[in-house]
Amino acid sequence: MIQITGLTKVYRRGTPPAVLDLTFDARAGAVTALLGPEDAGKSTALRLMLGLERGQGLALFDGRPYRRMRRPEREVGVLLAGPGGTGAANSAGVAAGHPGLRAQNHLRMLAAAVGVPSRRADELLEQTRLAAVGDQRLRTFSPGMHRRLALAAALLGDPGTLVLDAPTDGLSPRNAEWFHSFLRSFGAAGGTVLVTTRAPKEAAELADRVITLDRGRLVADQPVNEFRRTRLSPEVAVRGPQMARLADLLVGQGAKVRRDGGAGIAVAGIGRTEIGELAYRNGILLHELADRVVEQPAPRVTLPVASGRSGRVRVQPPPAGPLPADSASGPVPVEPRPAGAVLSGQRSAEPEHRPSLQSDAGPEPLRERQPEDAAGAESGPTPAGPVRTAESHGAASARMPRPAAEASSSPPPTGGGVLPALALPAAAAVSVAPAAMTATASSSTSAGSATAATAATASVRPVAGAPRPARPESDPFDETKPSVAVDRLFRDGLNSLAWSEGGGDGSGGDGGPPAPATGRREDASAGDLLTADTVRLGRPAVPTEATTTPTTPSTPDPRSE
Ligand SMILES: Nc1ncnc2c1ncn2[C@@H]1O[C@H](COP(=O)(O)OP(=O)(O)OP(=O)(O)O)[C@@H](O)[C@H]1O
Repeated sequence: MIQITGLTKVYRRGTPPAVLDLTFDARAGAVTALLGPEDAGKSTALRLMLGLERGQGLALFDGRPYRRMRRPEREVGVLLAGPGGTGAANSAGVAAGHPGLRAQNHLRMLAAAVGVPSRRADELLEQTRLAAVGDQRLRTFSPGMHRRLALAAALLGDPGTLVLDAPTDGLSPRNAEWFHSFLRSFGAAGGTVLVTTRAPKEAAELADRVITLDRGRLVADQPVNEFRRTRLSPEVAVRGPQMARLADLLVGQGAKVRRDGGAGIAVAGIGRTEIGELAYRNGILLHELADRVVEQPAPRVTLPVASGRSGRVRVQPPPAGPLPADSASGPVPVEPRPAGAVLSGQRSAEPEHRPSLQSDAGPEPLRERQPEDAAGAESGPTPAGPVRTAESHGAASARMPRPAAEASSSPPPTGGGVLPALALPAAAAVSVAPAAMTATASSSTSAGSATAATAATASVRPVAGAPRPARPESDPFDETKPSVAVDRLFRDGLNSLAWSEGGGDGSGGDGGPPAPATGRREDASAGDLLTADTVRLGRPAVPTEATTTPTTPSTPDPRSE
């Protein structure tokens, strides 16, 4: 099990925090996805967890920090993105290997470094479907083969936990599905898997639990079913020469219809079969009729918007909905979620004890929280948190008892929606007045580093009805949100048609859409890359939703990519 509490990282004073107050668990027997767009802070979070970055917070692997482990490679297998995103590095940070080395020799060499017999390397070549190319030099390897070799290296010490940064990034669908199958099998056998991804669909297919990040903050912590319901909407793509007429009929049947390209419509709220039958009964010709899944935008965090001369940063109060009694010390609102996306359960307002990771000044793995670090925390407890289930909240708060001294110094929550500048990282105060910025900077100096200012008491909570600020153009999630001027659909022939806009509200239907047919467990298209003996963990299988039985491969082609 991995327990993450209050991870915070500010790379440079005056820049936004790469990770802010990140708290979640990755449980044994399950796959946990850390999801977020580019620059959300996923890789930074992993590096903090592994002690490759200095920052604040605590990361425990089965109860111990990574850097306290005597033989970490026996406990945690790591696959980080390599230069260019193609290589991947092993737990020692070594890139996939010298191009002139043969794969088998490369893996045997790493096995010796880890202190396991070379037969373990051979075994892993088999398991990752690389045995047939074990005598080939690494320079001949495809990205998919490199990635599988990196996974084999991470598994050498037979770890019970896997931490993987975008392992399927850039791989072919076939290789990606192989990875998914392997990781699900690893989890089903009792292992802990934490994997990052930018793709909501991949998270839905791969994970049992999805942690969503936005600009370094956790904005949702959901079981996968809930994630699917709130972030993925099923719809049917229909194409043909008479779409206006069909759309009219569909709207009459209560479906949501929107235009989709030149001669197509996207339909929500009614199934593919029903659409086909309706078209047939009315003599409407169809060229295409296909199920698909549309990604809904993730919830977004909004930074503080104003400040006073006092040096205290006032955060925007939520425009609607009562705050929990324990959240009055300054929630940073997030944008409204799509309908049905706000989940039950609030993060504990109890200020958690957050020992720092390595201090900026030295390599020691841990130091207990210093008084100056607590400056922000003393101003008030962490407010109500982002979208979380009660389950995750309980786990996070239960494991971090507060030291008596800190507990007594933290005042009980009071109203006001005010965060002291000290409680915010310098970067989070981007929109505050100069006086507040000065206060923040000087406080940071007194704490010895920029990160000291990131006591990270700022947190987020979903706020229904809050206005949605403009998004950066690079946000890939924006592209997934369908947008259409409904009154201009098929303008020339359809002026009287009552179109309804679909896909944008996240509901996909009044009662909430059924889980999208992602083919997650059933799809064994990568079976040819996966042997039944792929995972030999020696751990008892843990019943989990992620449990899957790898299919016996057909003739594998290790050079498939
Ligand atoms: N070494 C660094 N120095 C300064 N800033 C950094 C450094 N590494 C990351 N950052 C910044 O931290 C933020 C988070 O980056 P990070 O790589 O963790 O995001 P990510 O979610 O992993 O993105 P991606 O999906 O593109 O890998 C970004 O704004 C990035 O520019």
